[in-house]
Formats: sequence, structure tokens, C-alpha cells
Amino acid sequence: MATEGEDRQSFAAASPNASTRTFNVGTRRSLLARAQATEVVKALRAAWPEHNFEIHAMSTTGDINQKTALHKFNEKALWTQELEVLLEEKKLDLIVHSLKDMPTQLPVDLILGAVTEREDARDAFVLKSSYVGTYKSLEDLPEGAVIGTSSLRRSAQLRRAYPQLKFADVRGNIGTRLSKLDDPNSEYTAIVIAVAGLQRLGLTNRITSYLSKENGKMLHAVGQGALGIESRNGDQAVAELLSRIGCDRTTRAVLAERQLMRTLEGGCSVPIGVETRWTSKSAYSNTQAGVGSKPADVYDQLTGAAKSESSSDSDLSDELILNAIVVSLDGQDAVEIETRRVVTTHEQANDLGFEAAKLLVNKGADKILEKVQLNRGIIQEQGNA
Ligand SMILES: NCc1[nH]cc(CCC(=O)O)c1CC(=O)O
Repeated sequence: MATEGEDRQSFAAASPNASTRTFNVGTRRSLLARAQATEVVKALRAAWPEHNFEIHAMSTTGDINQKTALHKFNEKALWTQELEVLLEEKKLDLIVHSLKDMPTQLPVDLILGAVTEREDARDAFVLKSSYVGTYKSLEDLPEGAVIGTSSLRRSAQLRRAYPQLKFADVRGNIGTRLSKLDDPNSEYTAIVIAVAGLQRLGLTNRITSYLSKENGKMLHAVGQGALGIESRNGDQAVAELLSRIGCDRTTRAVLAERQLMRTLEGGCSVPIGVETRWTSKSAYSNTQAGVGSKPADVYDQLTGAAKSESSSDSDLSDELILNAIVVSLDGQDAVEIETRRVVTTHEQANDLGFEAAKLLVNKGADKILEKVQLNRGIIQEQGNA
């Protein structure tokens, strides 16, 4: 663990006053990770003014090993494992993750304790600064223009929709990727990057266009735009804390997405894209009504992330629509499905995800994914040689 000594020493001991406790919140060290943890701690402080919350930001293997392309790692766990050990050792009480970086299988003693309200789940098309104004969208790009992305999901979908484009790896945190993009000597014309990350860093001014199934044939990653909070199974105090900051609708939507992923056994960077949306605009409720409420705002049809909070009964007829795509790495083959059902419980959310996986497999998704695994094996062999 590449944590610094001062981090370890600053873990506060439990307060002698039973009504006031200090909770230790773990996160990765990147600017985005810390912004995310700060966002969650702000909500926790508002909901629980009597408690103290301390953020512990740590480097993980995934952060340190930036040279190796993401898909060469078999395990998604490289972003999460070291923090999880500290959670198990009770040095941390909860961990804030980008949900999309959280494996669908967690260690047995740990759980996805809560999911907060989702930001925009879409990917963004971001042009090199010097090209802003020259091109407006992916369609406008000249033959052979190079798109920077290290995500197989992104490159596969883009290859399919825009066969005239070329793709190159770009690694690093969001700031690094943007500076590599803007470097006049870099090969990139544009990069594709999550809207939510840009939003949380106050960088939405960099977005040239928003990509979706409708616009650009780009479905986002499972869990994209949402924050997942990992905690110990059976930790009642933390469960109670989290009950005030979780978002029901986001939770149900991402559970469906994660069940789809789990069923297809997709790992870190497999080309599975999803989009979820609710048929009704109302009933976007926090786990506990009245806490963490936000001013009413427009319903975001695409992400299913209504920006208002209410505890309406229309939840009971709430239907969730799930779109999903599995694409071959070269973009040549793809299977796509849409399925929907009333989802008012976590079980129904899992059922929807499972149903979606079944529909995809019936259409041949398993064969596409098998080939992806095979390719990955070959890439790894070459990497080892
Ligand atoms: N793969 C890295 C990663 N993990 C989480 C985000 C931010 C978006 C999110 O929270 O879903 C990003 C950046 C990106 O994919 O462009």
C-alpha cells in the first residue's frame, strides 16, 4: 500500500462520547476521487451534524501503474483492493468509489452500502483545444483522425459507428488526459471521457458534445456517473449513516446494470454499454425522504437521474427501461437489446439485469465476449514476452 505514514497515524480513535463518532472515509488520491469523497462527506455532515468524518486519500496499484493499458489487467480490483483491506481492518469505515470502477463481486465481508444520486451517466466528446470551432462532432472529423481512449467499450462502439476514425491509448487521470490531448505534439484530435468526471472537476466547458445511444451510438459503462459506497457487512452504525444519503432510483438502476455485467462476467474493460431510464418523471427519492433534498430541477430522461427529490407513490408503477449493447473489439459485430419492467425493489432490479443478459446471450453476446477474452489473453502473452 503506497499510503503515507501520516495517513496511517491520523486514523482517529473512537470517541468516548457515544453520541459522537468519527467515521473514517477512504478514497483514492486523484483529484476526482477526492472531489467525490468530499461530495459524500458533505452529504454525511449535513445529515449527521453530530458526527465527524475524516477523508483518507490513498494511492492504489491502478493509480501507480499508469503505463500498462487498462485492459491488460485482468482484475478490476486493482483500484479497490488496498482500500478494502483497510476497511476490513476497521481502519476505514467506508470507501467512496466511482461505481463503475467497483467490481461486481465484492469480498464476502464487504457490501455496496449505498449509491448516491447519479450525475449525468453519458460519455463526452472532447476536442483538442486548438480544434474547437473547427469541428462540432464525431461526424465532422476528417478520415484518420485519432481518438484517444483506453476503454474497449468506447473504442469498439466508435469503430462501429465511425469506421473512418483511428484510435490510440490515453491513460492517466482526467487532468492528465486533457493535457495529453491539448499537447500540440500529441496525435489526438479528440478524446472520449465521462461527463460525470468533468462535471465533478468543474470542467464541463471542455465538452464538445454529449454521446448517447441516440447521439453517436455510444452507450455508457455500467455504473457510470454514480458513486458507490463500500462498507462492512453487518456494520449497523454505517448502515444507518448511509440510509440518509443513498438515492433509491439510482440504486435500483445501477443494480440492474451491475447484474447484467455480473451475469455476462464482464470485467474491467469489456465492450458492454448500457443506458437506463425511468418511464415516469416523478418519485426520485432519497432512501429517507427529507434529507439531502435538492431544489426541483429538470428530469434527465437519458440518465434516469431526475434532479428533484420527492417521495411520491407513483414509485409503485415505476418502470425501468434498460438498453444494452455488446460489441466486438473491431466494431464489426454487435448485439443490442432493450428490456423493461416495473422496478420498485432491489430484487426486481436484479431480475431486469439478468433478463437483459439472457436476451443478449440469446442474440450471441457470449460468442462476442469469448473472442474478447481470447484477444485479451493474446495481448497479455505478448506483454509478458
Ligand atoms: N475509468 C476511469 C473513470 N472512473 C470514473 C470516472 C469518472 C466517471 C464516473 O464516475 O463514472 C472515470 C473517467 C472516465 O471514464 O472518463
